[in-house]
Amino acid sequence: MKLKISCLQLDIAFGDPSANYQSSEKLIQKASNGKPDIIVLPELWTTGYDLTRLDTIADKNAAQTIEFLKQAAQKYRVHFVGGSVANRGETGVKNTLLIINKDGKLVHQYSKLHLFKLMDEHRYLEPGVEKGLFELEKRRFAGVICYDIRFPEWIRSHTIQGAEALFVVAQWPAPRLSHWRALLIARAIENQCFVIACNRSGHDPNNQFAGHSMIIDPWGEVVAEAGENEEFLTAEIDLDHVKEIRKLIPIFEDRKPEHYK
Ligand SMILES: NC(=O)CCC(=O)C(=O)O
Repeated sequence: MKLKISCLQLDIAFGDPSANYQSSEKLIQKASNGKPDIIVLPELWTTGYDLTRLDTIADKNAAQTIEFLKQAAQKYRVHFVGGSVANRGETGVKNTLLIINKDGKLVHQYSKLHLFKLMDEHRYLEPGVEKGLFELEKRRFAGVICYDIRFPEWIRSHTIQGAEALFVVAQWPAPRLSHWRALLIARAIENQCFVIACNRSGHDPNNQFAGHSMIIDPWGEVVAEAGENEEFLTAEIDLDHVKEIRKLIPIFEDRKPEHYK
């Protein structure tokens, strides 16, 4: 099954959700001209890392962002791996990835499990509890958020359960660009899955971000890679390639989990 995917490598306005809804709407419209099947947005794309102001700018139950994505999904007939938002719930704020299908239905929400202390997430956010597995077009995928890619066992727990492509939404800073590229390629090779990684561009008061959104095939080859600036990155993937690679080198059959404790 072939899927055309567009990653929107947004430059995010710091702490300004309405500016971000407006600019992303424009880029979504542009990307939609190429008729992608799935559009991917970056991490915390409505607020950026303006964590000290989450009291006023976090999205209550992610409702406004869900509504925004539902309308865009129906208008452009496209599925959304809708990036993550600062999602205010009963007990605090989570960093939540939203999956909306092209009929405008919320298919899944995943809240970032591993909070990144270097960017103060543990002081302002609470971790999620659910997994990142979801289905679109009757195929199984996984979605994770930025720092999560440093935890190969977390990613593996999704591919063991059938994920054929891993979506990564991120705000990954430029000084660790080499880690970003190496970790994403490694996750693709070791899990024999596609990796579709959407980073942001630009900077905030504390960080310059790397850009370099990437689409990687299950052999670890980079199919498409963005530069540093705002753009959308589009590539077609063939999900059936996953089965071929897993047959050629059958790591899922050869695992010895009883020895991994
Ligand atoms: N937003 C994040 O989780 C950043 C993770 C990161 O920069 C890393 O090096 O890991």
